[in-house]
Amino acid sequence: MKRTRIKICGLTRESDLVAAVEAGADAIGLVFYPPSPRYVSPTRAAELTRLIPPFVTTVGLFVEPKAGFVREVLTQVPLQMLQFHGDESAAACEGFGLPWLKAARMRPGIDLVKFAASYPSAAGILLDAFVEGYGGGGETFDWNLIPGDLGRPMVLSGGLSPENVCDAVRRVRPWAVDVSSGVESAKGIKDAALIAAFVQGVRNADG
Ligand SMILES: O=C(O)c1ccccc1N[C@@H]1O[C@H](COP(=O)(O)O)[C@@H](O)[C@H]1O
Repeated sequence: MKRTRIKICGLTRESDLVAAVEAGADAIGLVFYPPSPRYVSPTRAAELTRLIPPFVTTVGLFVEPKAGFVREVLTQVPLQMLQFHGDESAAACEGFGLPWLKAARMRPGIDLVKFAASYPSAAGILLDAFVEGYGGGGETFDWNLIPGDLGRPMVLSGGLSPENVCDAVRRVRPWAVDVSSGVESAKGIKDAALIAAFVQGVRNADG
């Protein structure tokens, strides 16, 4: 039985972090994109990461950052993985000494195999709906756009929620799922019961 990995993204409060870890999240996402309502400063992120236990991966999300900003964050926050969610080139994502995920903004016509091939050193490809503001929009995309095999671990995101995640995992069989809006009561404010229900939905699909 495969265990689909779960990332809960956009945490801003200690209580939400504890809820995600207790529910069984494999990874926690911290958003370093200032326009996002889920943005956390490096200082705040460093405080939050003190609550993350061993074997739970801390992922830093960036959108077309200046390299200097990523480096500044890394001096303060013990990130273990980076997630690039804009239109960054592969070269812009490399060189920070950490594995990274590249987000593909899914819309009709995208050649995902070609997209993945243009990021050969990405540890995985994350699929999200094409939304204004780059991500965290709570919108799903047409899962039929996903080809059978990307030759890389694939992370499914975009509008996942406790209601649809079981169906999504059964249909797409991703390596991992990533959620933000679907486990929130307001932007940047997570709901412990929704997080627990989301994790349960994934486990139900895993069988
Ligand atoms: O969470 C954000 O605010 C965010 C901002 C900019 C880029 C990406 C962002 N979040 C990521 O978006 C996807 C989908 O989120 P949702 O579940 O549909 O709300 C997810 O990978 C988040 O990590």
